[in-house]
Amino acid sequence: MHLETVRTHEAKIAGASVALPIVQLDARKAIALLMVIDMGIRFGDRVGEALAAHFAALRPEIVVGSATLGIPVAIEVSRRLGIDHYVILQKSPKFHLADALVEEVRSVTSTAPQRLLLDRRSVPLLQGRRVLVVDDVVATGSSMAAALRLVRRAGGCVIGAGTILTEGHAWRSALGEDAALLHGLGHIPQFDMIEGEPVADPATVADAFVERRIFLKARAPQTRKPSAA
Ligand SMILES: O=P(O)(O)OC[C@H]1O[C@H](OP(=O)(O)OP(=O)(O)O)[C@H](O)[C@@H]1O
Repeated sequence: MHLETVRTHEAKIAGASVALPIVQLDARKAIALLMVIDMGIRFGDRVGEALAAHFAALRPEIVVGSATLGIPVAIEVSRRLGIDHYVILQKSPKFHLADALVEEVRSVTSTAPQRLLLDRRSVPLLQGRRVLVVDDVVATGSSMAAALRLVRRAGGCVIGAGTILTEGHAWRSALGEDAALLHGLGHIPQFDMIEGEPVADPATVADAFVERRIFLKARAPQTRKPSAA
């Protein structure tokens, strides 16, 4: 009998090790997959606690999460911050969302552009409020950037953005100055398929890529000019 072993990537999330299955996206790419809805109650407790603890000093008044997998994150973080209401940005166009505020998004897992929708009835919850935006993963940064645009269009003041995982570094340029608002509890690299095997792209392994490069450059020994003989 042939037993196929699932390849996994060991990620550190809020200080604990989590084995994530590596799933092939296409002939060239694979991802380490975090399905937050399959991780159980204690995992939700841990990430909710860690994100709330990180942002509490910034006194968020409302938490915003993006459907689908950002929903449990928004609920857990709101619970830990002691905030009763939260706002979910939706992806499925529903009858009652016909006049919603809309932003286009193309996330790492989607092949076609999607729409992120903010129900106009939630606008008063955001207007003039200190808003924390959360999601499960930030990869290309497209979803988080669209969420931030929606919150600001609704008159909210974004005080922070939290995620369980950052994936690669593309999100830094997608978010621009807002990248400084983002706090991730863990980081995963991007994977290339090489000869049928997923291989972590070395440029995306460290979670502090930019800072690390500057650090290494500063420490690099100066090249000496060849001395005249
Ligand atoms: O940084 P990005 O490239 O935008 O990727 C991150 C987004 O991708 C996933 O959502 P997805 O679109 O798969 O929808 P889902 O939550 O409904 O699974 C995830 O939940 C984030 O919202």
